[in-house]
Amino acid sequence: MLKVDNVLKNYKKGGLFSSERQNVLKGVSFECENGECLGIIGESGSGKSTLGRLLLGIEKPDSGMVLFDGENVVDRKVRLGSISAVFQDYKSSINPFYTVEDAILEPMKIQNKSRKENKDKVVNLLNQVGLPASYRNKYPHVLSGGEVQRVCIARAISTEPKCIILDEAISSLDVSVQTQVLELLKELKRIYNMSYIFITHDLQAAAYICDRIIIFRDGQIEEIVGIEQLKDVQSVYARKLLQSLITF
Ligand SMILES: Nc1ncnc2c1ncn2[C@@H]1O[C@H](COP(=O)(O)OP(=O)(O)OP(=O)(O)O)[C@@H](O)[C@H]1O
Repeated sequence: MLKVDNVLKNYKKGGLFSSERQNVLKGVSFECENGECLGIIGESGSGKSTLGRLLLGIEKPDSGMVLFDGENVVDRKVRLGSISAVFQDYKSSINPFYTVEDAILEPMKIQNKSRKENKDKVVNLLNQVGLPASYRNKYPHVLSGGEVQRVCIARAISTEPKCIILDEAISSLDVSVQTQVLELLKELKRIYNMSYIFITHDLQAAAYICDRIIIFRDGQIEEIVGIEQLKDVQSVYARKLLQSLITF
């Protein structure tokens, strides 16, 4: 279980010699159960990606804690192999000099398995994300956006993590490909019983895949709502935000 406990984060604002700080996260607390998909929706600049980086442990909160199964994710040992990520910018997520196989193998190196075992697993993973085994020798620049994102997903699940942070993971894809990738994510979640933190601007996608949604506003949680109660959100801001995101 992922537990976020009163997390605060600020960044320096302005130029090199400025002492002004911007409070980006202002006391965020929530829990994500094992196997749950928790969406985070909020306006641009509200701090969603910053929160995502803190959940991944690649940045530290100024105060508060992110705990994974009771242990602080700031400790590399806690997060390695257990929490992974898929980002929007799939093109720069993969080293252009790596083949698909190298990219997927990279996070698996921390596990004490033989190279043969890992290579066999790459074929299985490609199969699971709907790509042929022959793709393992290809370089990312010859793949379509949807295919690269599938490789990123294969890499993210390669260590069989308990939790994946998906930060606008489908936003750069064509709408038809988005649907396929959402289906894939749903299926993989079922197979591996992982939890997802699904950061997005896409309300339809969130409604499709998430169990609960956090409405995020200016570095704080405005409301947490179960997907069945989405149309009954309490706060005026949450209602307006959701209305603005409905695109059909
Ligand atoms: N490393 C950083 N240094 C300084 N300021 C930062 C840094 N990272 C984020 N910020 C600032 O924090 C605020 C929140 O940014 P963040 O990217 O977390 O928002 P977001 O909700 O994910 O936005 P978007 O939906 O547009 O991606 C922004 O004002 C941004 O400029």
